[in-house]
Amino acid sequence: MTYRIEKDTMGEVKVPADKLWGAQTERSRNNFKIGAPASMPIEIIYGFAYLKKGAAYANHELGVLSQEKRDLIARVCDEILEGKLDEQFPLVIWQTGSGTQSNMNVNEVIANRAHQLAGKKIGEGEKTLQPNDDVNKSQSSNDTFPTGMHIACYKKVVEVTLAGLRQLHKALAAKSEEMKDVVKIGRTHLMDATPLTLGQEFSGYAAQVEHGIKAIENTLPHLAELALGGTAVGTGLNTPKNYDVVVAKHIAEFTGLPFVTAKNKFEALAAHDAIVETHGALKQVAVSLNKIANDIRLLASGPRSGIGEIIIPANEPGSSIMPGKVNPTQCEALTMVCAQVVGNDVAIAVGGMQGHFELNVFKPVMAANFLQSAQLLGDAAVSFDIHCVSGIEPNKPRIKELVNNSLMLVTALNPKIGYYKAAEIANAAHKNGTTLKEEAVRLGYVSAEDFDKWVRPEDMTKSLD
Ligand SMILES: O=C(O)C[C@H](O)C(=O)O
Repeated sequence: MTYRIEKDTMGEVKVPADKLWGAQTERSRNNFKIGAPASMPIEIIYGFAYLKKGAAYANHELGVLSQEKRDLIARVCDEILEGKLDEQFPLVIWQTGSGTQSNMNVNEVIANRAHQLAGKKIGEGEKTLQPNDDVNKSQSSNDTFPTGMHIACYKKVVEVTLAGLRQLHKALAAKSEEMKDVVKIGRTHLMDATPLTLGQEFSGYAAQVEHGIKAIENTLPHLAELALGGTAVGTGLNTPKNYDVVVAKHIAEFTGLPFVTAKNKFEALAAHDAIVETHGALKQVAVSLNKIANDIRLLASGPRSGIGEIIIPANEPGSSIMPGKVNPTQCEALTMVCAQVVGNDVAIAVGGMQGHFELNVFKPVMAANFLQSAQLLGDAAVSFDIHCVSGIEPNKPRIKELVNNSLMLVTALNPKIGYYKAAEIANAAHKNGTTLKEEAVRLGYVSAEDFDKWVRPEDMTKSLD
C-alpha cells in the first residue's frame, strides 16, 4: 500500500494514499481496533453532512466564512449525502464517547475532497480548507455529534419506523374488520373464557400499534431540538451572534424536517434524554409487537395438536427433517427483533445515565443502538404485514368446535339461574364429559328451549356494541 503524510497537532501520520481522511482519523483507526471494520452508522455521517452544510451556510450568512468556502463545503456534503464517499468513514462506535474522531473524520474528508474539487492534489500546496478552522468553524464535537445523532435518529424514525408501523396498523385494522363476525372462544390466564370475535381480538392488536405510533410521535418535539451552537460546554463560545437559530433553520431546510435549536444547550450536550425518551417509545412498540406475535403464533399452533384457530401463510418449508412442517417464522423474527430492541433500551438507559458535568460521553453507543432499533422495528413491521398478517385466515371449523365445546359459555346463565347453579352445571359437564346443555337439563335448572335461547355465543360478544 502506498501512503502519504498527513499532520495534526501531535505530528505526522502515514495515511493510505488513496483515502481522503487525515491524521486524526488514521490515529483513531489504529488506536481503536475494537469491532472493526467501520461500525459508526453511515446515517450519523449523513447527519454530519447535513449539519456541516448548515454550519457553512450559517457561518457565511453571519459573515465569518467566505462564499467560496461555503460552496466547497456544501458540494462535498452533497457528495456524502449521495453516498459517493461512504468508504471514507472507516471508524468504529467504540472510540471517544464524544464522537470527536468521527467529527474530525468528516472535517478531514470534507477538507481533502474540497482540495480536489478546487483542482489540486491532496497534500500538495496550501490546504484549500482547514478541517478545524473552516469545516469545524463555530462547532465542537460536543454539539455536532448530538446534532448528527438527532438528525439521523429523527429521519430513521420518521422514514422507516413510523412508516412501517403505519403499514402494519392498517393491515391489523383491515383483518379486524374482515373477521368481525367470526365468534371464537376467549382465553384469560391461558384458560377458556367467554367468547369474543376474532375481529375484536385483532382490534386490540391494531389499537396497541396505534398507541405505539402516538407514543413515538409524542417524543418527536424533543428529538427535533438540535445542540448545534452550544460548542464545547453549551455556552456557544466562538460562535457568531444568533448562529444557533440560523444553523437550525438551514438544517431544517436541507432535511425538510422540523428541526429547531435546543432551548437549553447545556441539557443538549450533557444529557441525551431525548434519545432515551424516543427509544422508550420504541421499547413500548417492541413490547406490543412481541405480545401480538406471540398471540398469533399460539392461535396458529398445530395444525393438528395445537389451538389452530387461524391459518398463517406457509412461506417456506419449516423443517430440514420433518416433511411438510410449516413454522411461524415471521413471529419468530419479529420477537427476536423485540428482544434486541429491549436490550438496546438497556444500553441506551445506561448510556443516558452517564452525563458527567457538561458532557455525556456515551454518544456513539446510544446513537448506534437507537438506529438499530428504529431500523429493525420498521423493517420487521413491514415484513410481518406482508408475510404474515395480510395472509391470515380464520380456521372456521376449528373455531366453531372450540366455541361449542367451551364450558365458559355457561357464564351466560349467571343472570338467569345465578353463579352457583351455573358453576354446578359446568363442573358436572367437565367431570362427566357431557355438554353444558345436557347437564343443565339433567339438573333441572334450565329447559332445553331456554338453554338454546340464552346460551348463544354470538350474543355474548356484543355488550360493547
Ligand atoms: O472535540 C471536541 O470538540 C471537544 C471534546 O469532545 C472535549 O470536550 O474534550
